[in-house]
Amino acid sequence: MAASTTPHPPAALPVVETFHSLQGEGFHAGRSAFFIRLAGCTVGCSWCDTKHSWPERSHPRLPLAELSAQVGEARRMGAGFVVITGGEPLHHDLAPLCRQLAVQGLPLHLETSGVDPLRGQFDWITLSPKRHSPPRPELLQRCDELKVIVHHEDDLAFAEAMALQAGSGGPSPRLLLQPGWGSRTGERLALEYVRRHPHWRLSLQCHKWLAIR
Ligand SMILES: C[S@@+](CC[C@H](N)C(=O)[O-])C[C@H]1O[C@@H](n2cnc3c(N)ncnc32)[C@H](O)[C@@H]1O
Ligand SMILES: Nc1nc2[nH]cc(C(=O)O)c2c(=O)[nH]1
Ligand code: SF4
Ligand SMILES: [Mg+2]
Repeated sequence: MAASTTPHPPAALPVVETFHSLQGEGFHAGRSAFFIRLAGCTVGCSWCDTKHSWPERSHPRLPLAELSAQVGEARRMGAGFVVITGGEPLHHDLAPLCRQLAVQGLPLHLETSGVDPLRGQFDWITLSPKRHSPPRPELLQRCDELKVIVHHEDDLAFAEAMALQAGSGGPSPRLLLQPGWGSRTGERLALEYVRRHPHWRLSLQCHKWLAIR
């Protein structure tokens, strides 16, 4: 008897949105980038600006080949790199996505809270650790950029603790403080801290100031 020929379903991931804009935050702010926002997050930050991305099942699953084609088109339109964000992208195994996107030849950047194991090959990792759900040591070791969100004085102590762990046993990441959007206290604390501690840099979400995606 012939072996079963049931085809595998195409590899796919749940996607909230894709768009070509400027990287709005962090070390690469101001550069042309193509964004893939994956659905699903269980980290539950009270101040999250992307809560609509949390329920994975509310968003369609897109084949990886379709995402790769979109990246190819974005490259032709001038995107300099791809940002995989979410939701929490590392809730998913990103290795197949990274393999599929690699053929397009754009650097792959990741935005993550670091609560899951790292699966996938990235050129730049932005780790935004959360006080209530700290990151895995492997992400602290591997990240290129540590971007801590500031609402409260305690976030500054947390930022220094994370920087200390991130810097141990390898190259130190770039250190950024990003005020919580709309938090006057966060703005004041981050600004004043950076002014007094020159190894930290301020990250403003400039896409929000410009009211673009
Ligand atoms: C929406 S998250 C998605 C990626 C991943 N879940 C994470 O938290 O890093 C993208 C970035 O936005 C930051 N962020 C989310 N809500 C914010 C807010 N209200 N103000 C400032 N930054 C915020 C996160 O800390 C993270 O650096
Ligand atoms: N322009 C723009 N830059 C970004 N950098 C990180 C973003 C994110 O939501 O992860 C983001 C975003 O949503 N828009
Ligand atoms: S980890 Fe990221 S996506 Fe998830 S709730 Fe926190 S900021 Fe939002
Ligand atoms: Mg955002």
